Formats: sequence, structure tokens, C-alpha cells
Amino acid sequence: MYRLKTSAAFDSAHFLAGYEGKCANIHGHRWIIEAEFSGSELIREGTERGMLTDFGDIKNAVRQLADSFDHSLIYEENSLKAATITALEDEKFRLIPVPFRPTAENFAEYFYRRLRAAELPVSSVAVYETPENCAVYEEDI
Ligand SMILES: Nc1nc2c(c(=O)[nH]1)N=C([C@H](O)[C@H](O)COP(=O)(O)OP(=O)(O)OP(=O)(O)O)CN2
Ligand SMILES: [Zn+2]
Repeated sequence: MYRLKTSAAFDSAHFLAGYEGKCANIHGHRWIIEAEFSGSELIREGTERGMLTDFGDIKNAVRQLADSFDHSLIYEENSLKAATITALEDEKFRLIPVPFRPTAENFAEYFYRRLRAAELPVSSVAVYETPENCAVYEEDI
């Protein structure tokens, strides 16, 4: 089995609606997406011979996911009043609604599924909210 890893970071704000504690307030993280790709067969011919998949492809895919959230306020759909959203948009803030509570666990699954949809051989995704804390998503076999 071969395993490749790549990571990318983004700096964004979020809050956990309905949380009892400080994380209910808007606060920021330097989120790190660490994705692992695996397989038992290497490419046999062509420019990618001897590779599981080109580092360039997985690096770009994870980088694009990170950039799509960078320097934004990520919020769960229906967790902010319409008037609040309008006011923030009027200020030209970058708002990103997500259809899930923006926890490290949900982000790990979301990024995993996005990488799968891109037909990359992803096997797990870890999302760090702080250098010490991360959530890992991998599919049950
Ligand atoms: N299982 C999870 N627990 C929590 C998540 C999560 O995504 N999954 N997220 C949060 C909050 O986003 C919060 O920002 C993280 O809180 P905390 O661990 O307290 O972060 P700090 O490192 O900033 O805490 P200090 O102890 O103040 O340094 C909460 N839980
Ligand atoms: Zn947080």
C-alpha cells in the first residue's frame, strides 16, 4: 500500500450556533486540511510512471478547497438572521454558508467527499482547528 499526504491551510472565522460556551461567538482559526491518498498499484506507464498519483494534482485539489474558504466568515445555513446577512454583505464581507454545522468533523467529511468527487484516491482527511486538535474522516470499509 502506498500513501501520499498533502496539506493546505486557510484562515477564516466561524461560530457554532447553539453551542454552550465561547465557540458560539464568532472566532477565527487557521484551519489545516491534511488529506491522505492511498492505493496499492502505481501507474506503470507514461509521465506519471512510478506514482500513485501526481503530487501536483493532489496538492492543487487540496489548495483549491482551502482557498475556497480563505478569509471568510463561514456560517451554517439558517443560523443568521436575513438582516444580519444583508448587513454583512453590504460591508462586502466574504460570507460562506454551509449546509452543516462548521465543526472540524463535518469539514473533514465535506473535504473528503469533494476530493472523492474529483476522482482522487483519497483515503482520509484530517481537519485541524488548532495545532493540537483535529478531526479525521475516513469511510468505513
Ligand atoms: N469535536 C469538536 N469539538 C469542538 C469543535 C469541533 O469542531 N469539534 N469546535 C469547537 C470550536 O470551534 C472552538 O473554536 C474550539 O475550541 P477550543 O478547543 O476550546 O479551542 P482553543 O484551542 O482556542 O481553546 P483554548 O483552551 O482556549 O486554547 C469546540 N469544540
Ligand atoms: Zn472554532
